[in-house]
Amino acid sequence: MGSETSLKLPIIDFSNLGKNPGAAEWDLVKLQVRKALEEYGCFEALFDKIPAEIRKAIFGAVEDFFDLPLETKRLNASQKPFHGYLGQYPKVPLFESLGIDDATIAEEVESMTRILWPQGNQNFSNTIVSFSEQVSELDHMVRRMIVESLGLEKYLDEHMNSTYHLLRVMKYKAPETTETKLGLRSHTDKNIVTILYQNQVDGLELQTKDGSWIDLKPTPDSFVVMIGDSLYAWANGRLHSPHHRVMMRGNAARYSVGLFSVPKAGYMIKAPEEMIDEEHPLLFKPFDFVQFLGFYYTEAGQRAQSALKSYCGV
Ligand SMILES: O=C(O)CCC(=O)C(=O)O
Ligand SMILES: [Fe+2]
Repeated sequence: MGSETSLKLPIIDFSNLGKNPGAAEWDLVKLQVRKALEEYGCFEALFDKIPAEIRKAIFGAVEDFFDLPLETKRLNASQKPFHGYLGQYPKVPLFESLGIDDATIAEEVESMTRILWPQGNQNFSNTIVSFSEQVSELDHMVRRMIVESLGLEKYLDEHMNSTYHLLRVMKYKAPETTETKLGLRSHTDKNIVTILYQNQVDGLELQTKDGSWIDLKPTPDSFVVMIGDSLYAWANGRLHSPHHRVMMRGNAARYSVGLFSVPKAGYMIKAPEEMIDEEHPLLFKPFDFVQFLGFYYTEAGQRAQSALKSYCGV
């Protein structure tokens, strides 16, 4: 369905923004964020707070990991779906990834690093933690703007405290043919907010509400910000949770890094009463993210057009 178009995502500049909610500049950016998330569920963010050394170092660290032998990478396999090491699946052979839970917490990242490098790899863990900390600031700013623009300020602390940060690093092998090959199949993210950063090999595509696909071409200074189903449910459908996929071409491997704000296990996601009215009847019953993810990875969950709707749609 749909065809490639030359549509472009909105680009929103966070560079000159102090952490100062209420300033005129803040309110302007907030309006742009709201509009982009209603229309596309996604935008490109310019954010120069992250030093160039860290932006460069992150791909060095990512390559160090993927260059490890497969048996070593597999030491980090996890029971939790979409955490730990995964990849080399028959259906998407180009893709592999490592999920790092609590990526902003140095002790957590260091203990995971020791599984991979028993002698330690301070460069890897420091880079992961610094990058995650800096990008989590952007995550917090965006979420604060969303909360304010929905008029849900009284839930701000609860909203922020109900999540943790997962960093996932991804590698997509080059297809090395003239054909375009699937890197990652079309899906919506299940979490709250996702922030993606890539090396300069494109491939991420975003589906618009009318079914067209936009090729994303972020620069070394920009991050792709998109919302997931949990935020879509919390806003009771006011923001769009977009389908996206990765299509690979050419001879260069693509590396990307995603910071995901993820609801904590046991926290019930529930649209606040302010989000529900005659025009916006409740879309989803309250749900626990981890239980929902469990359903998503069942056969029925994988088959569903919207796993969230099948799981807890009203
Ligand atoms: O590699 C990318 O840019 C996208 C990855 C993605 O969609 C995901 O991990 O959910
Ligand atoms: Fe995704």
